[in-house]
Amino acid sequence: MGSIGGARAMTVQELAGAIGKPDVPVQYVVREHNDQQLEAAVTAPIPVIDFSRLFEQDGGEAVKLRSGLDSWGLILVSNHGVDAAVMHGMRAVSREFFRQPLEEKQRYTNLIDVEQFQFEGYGNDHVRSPDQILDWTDRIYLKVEPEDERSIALWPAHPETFRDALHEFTTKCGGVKDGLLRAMAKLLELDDDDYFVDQLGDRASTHARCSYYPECPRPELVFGLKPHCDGTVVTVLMVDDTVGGLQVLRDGVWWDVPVVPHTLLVIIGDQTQIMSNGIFKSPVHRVLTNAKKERISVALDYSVDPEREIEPSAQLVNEERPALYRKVKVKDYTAALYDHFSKGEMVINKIHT
Ligand SMILES: O=C(O)CCC(=O)C(=O)O
Ligand SMILES: [Fe+2]
Repeated sequence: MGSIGGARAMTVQELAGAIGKPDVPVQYVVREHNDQQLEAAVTAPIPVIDFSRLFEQDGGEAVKLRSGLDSWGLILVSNHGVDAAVMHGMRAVSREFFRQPLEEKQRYTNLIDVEQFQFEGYGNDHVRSPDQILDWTDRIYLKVEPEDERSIALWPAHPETFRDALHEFTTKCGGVKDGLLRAMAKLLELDDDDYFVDQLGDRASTHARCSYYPECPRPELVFGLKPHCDGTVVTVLMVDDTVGGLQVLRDGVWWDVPVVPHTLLVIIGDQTQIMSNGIFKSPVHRVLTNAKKERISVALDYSVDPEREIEPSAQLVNEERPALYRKVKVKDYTAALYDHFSKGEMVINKIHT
């Protein structure tokens, strides 16, 4: 919903609802759509990790975790301790938020004075150039942690339970994130199981992203979300419980990520790729659009304190495996990532040693 030079651009939701469903505007059309393998993807056999058994002595779930991360860079997690009611509540308030009239949603706009972009709020990507390809999605993006940095004025007051639902969902998902990061440090045989958790720092940032992908009249021409890697430590994602669309790239082939009820999807982000010296890799993924059904997802982006620097763990660097990445300040990395994303590029390659 960004704009360049003046009038407010329409939201994707407005475009989808336009009478007669015209063709999608040209800014949304992906140019090289021929090689995108938009049909006939096979469902990826992504392992489902039983979180409640992750630390059992037999190590069975940890082995599965390792294999899932090595093969896909993402895993599904069951028995994660986030109650069905909490997940349902979060999905419901996201859905209700987007169902409201535009004027209500605009109260939380991410555009100041129509043009100036801020990351938090309701809207879409920062439009940096007139030839940027836009994604078929509207979203609300909010900083949730550190708690004293919440911009509560941008947290929807309607539906009335939105704020509580988001607070509760984030609090519960934090336990899943910490448990997985500990299991991952164990898999790498780091001296300290809390290595990744400690790297996050006391001022680690967590952002929530509720994305709404309306039906799209031309799904073969448009991405819900263009291919990208997450710039996080990990992303905890609650996908739509009925509508698929998320795909992951492996060896040049796109695979459908399955919808498995009651699970959470955990995606490795670039910050973990850097800290693990490339042992855990952040997967390239994208979202396809759909002509018949709208889709909702809620993502929690877990990131190291933006003021801190990250680099490969000294324990994972040796003569055979020199440091693959140089030290970077997290906020500089994130800024570069957004810049590259708008051009459809990945940033991790730019900090190779
Ligand atoms: O909507 C989805 O399923 C995926 C969203 C995603 O990849 C992201 O927000 O980074
Ligand atoms: Fe993503």
